Amino acid sequence: MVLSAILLIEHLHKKHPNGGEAPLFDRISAEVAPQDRIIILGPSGQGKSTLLRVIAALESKDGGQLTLHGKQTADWGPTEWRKRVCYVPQQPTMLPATIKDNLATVSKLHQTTFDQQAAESLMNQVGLGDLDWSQKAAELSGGQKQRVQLVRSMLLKSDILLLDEATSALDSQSKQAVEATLMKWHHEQGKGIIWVTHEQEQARRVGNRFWHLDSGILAEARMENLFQKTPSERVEKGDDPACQH
Ligand SMILES: Nc1ncnc2c1ncn2[C@@H]1O[C@H](COP(=O)(O)OP(=O)(O)OP(=O)(O)O)[C@@H](O)[C@H]1O
Repeated sequence: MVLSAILLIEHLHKKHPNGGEAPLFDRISAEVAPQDRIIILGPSGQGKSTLLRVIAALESKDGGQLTLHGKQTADWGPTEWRKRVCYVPQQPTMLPATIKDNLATVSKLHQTTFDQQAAESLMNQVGLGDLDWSQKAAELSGGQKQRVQLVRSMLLKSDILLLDEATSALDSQSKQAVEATLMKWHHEQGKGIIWVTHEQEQARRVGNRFWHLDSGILAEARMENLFQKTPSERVEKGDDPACQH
């Protein structure tokens, strides 16, 4: 049992969308706490994105249940659930409107006041401090859209943020700025993050728990078992077999 878990995933089952006998995930169970920054790793096509989308109630499940703060998905209702469990897709979706409209839309949707100061601070932190908010969002580059989408999601202050390769369009400087912003947000807000990434270095930098999804099975893994040390790390630690005489 994870201390102070807020999200329970119990026996979650999903048939393979392409048919066949083997399910995409097979009655998987896990718990998520606010202090968690969980990295989901696993081979391509094993259902990592689908798992995030099912957890976000954007896709149906074929069995099992999801419970947030002791209440199941149906008891929250889909709108409230998606506000509290926010999915950030790899391909950013912008409203056909200005950057400001895109940032403020979350508050409109959830009938809360738009926190302009928080939005400005987050935009600065992700390296978009110079953008003119009256500009059309459609005119932004892929990497800028990805960062606006992330800021919009952080403003929602959901209980769990689900990131689906959410920095894939960013250069390494922007990526590290976004990672730092997300880590700060996580520590200040005390909100959990579940993050699908194929980048080992990113996983090492941001994760404190690791899930491996393969052949329908979700397994908790230790970082040292998931990642091979790089040759330079082995040499630094003096445990490179090539150096042992
Ligand atoms: N809308 C869909 N229609 C049919 N099949 C789908 C659909 N979405 C996903 N799939 C299939 O479901 C499986 C899991 O896809 P998913 O995108 O969840 O995997 P993934 O582990 O996130 O992959 P990747 O690491 O390549 O992003 C794949 O075989 C994929 O082809």
